[in-house]
Amino acid sequence: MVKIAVCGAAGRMGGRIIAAIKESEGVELSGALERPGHPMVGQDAGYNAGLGAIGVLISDDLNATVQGCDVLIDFTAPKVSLKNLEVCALYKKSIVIGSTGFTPEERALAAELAREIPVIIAPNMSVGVNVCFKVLADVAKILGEDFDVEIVEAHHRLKKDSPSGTAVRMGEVVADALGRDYNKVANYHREGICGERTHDEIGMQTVRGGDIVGEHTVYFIGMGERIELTHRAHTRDMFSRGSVRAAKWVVTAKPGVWDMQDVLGLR
Ligand SMILES: NC(=O)C1=CN([C@@H]2O[C@H](COP(=O)(O)OP(=O)(O)OC[C@H]3O[C@@H](n4cnc5c(N)ncnc54)[C@H](OP(=O)(O)O)[C@@H]3O)[C@@H](O)[C@H]2O)C=CC1
Ligand SMILES: O=C(O)C1=N[C@H](C(=O)O)C[C@H](O)C1
Repeated sequence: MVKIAVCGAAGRMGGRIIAAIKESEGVELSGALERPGHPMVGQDAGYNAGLGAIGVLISDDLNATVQGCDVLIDFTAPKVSLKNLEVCALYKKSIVIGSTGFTPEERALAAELAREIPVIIAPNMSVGVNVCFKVLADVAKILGEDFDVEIVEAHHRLKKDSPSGTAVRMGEVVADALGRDYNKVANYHREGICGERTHDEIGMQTVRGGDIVGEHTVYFIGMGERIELTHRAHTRDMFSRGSVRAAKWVVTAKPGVWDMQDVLGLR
């Protein structure tokens, strides 16, 4: 039985992950974490999952919760995830990180902290998006230089980071396939007389509103035709099931940073 603790247990994803753990075989919920001072600390973790009481109370004790698990699933925010990664490394536990919005410096720090424990960091845990990552590289290579690439993503009004981690990864995949440096060619902003589109740029556009779970479209726009590759998430449940699948995988993995391409055998 793999013992899983969930950080961000009172959040939108935290509740769905707890529900996914309860419906999965071979895993059990060993702990649930929130930040000190959160109003749900001390309450049963099952309530946010819509399960009623399940006998696991939400704690704010990071060290004790990590010590009591085999793997921590963390869907919070980059700075919180880095702290959690540090504590998991201290106690030699695995961690699955779904948080998005990491800076390049934070990603490098995560890789350093992951030298002694297996870590999964993935901006999107769904099978569909991960298949998109794989085919995007092929589509970009086949279409080559004659097609302009633009990426548009849409999420709920409460999302804090922009563009989404998934959109950034899509941009990175396309840029790599075309031999470009994503950090140099990503264009996040067009306003006023901003000039003609440059050949290499990848436009990154963001929509925020209401309860959109998550939508991503990559446009390959040529002269006289275009391809649009779209993924639409209908619920958060495939992210949460993906994170439980990742937790089962990572407890037997070698130290280092892995992602869902590894878990799903897509690499
Ligand atoms: N990889 C993937 O497949 C997916 C990734 N995500 C990403 O997951 C992250 C969370 O998303 P979502 O669930 O919607 O966000 P929420 O804001 O609903 O949940 C985050 C939770 O983490 C809590 N939190 C903040 N600080 C700490 C701390 N120090 N210790 C423990 N808990 C803490 C928050 O508390 P408080 O509200 O008080 O700050 C909140 O309850 C985002 O980065 C999002 O982009 C989302 C969906 C899928
Ligand atoms: O914050 C969200 O909700 C989501 N975030 C992830 C991202 O930033 O890519 C994944 C998913 O689209 C939902």
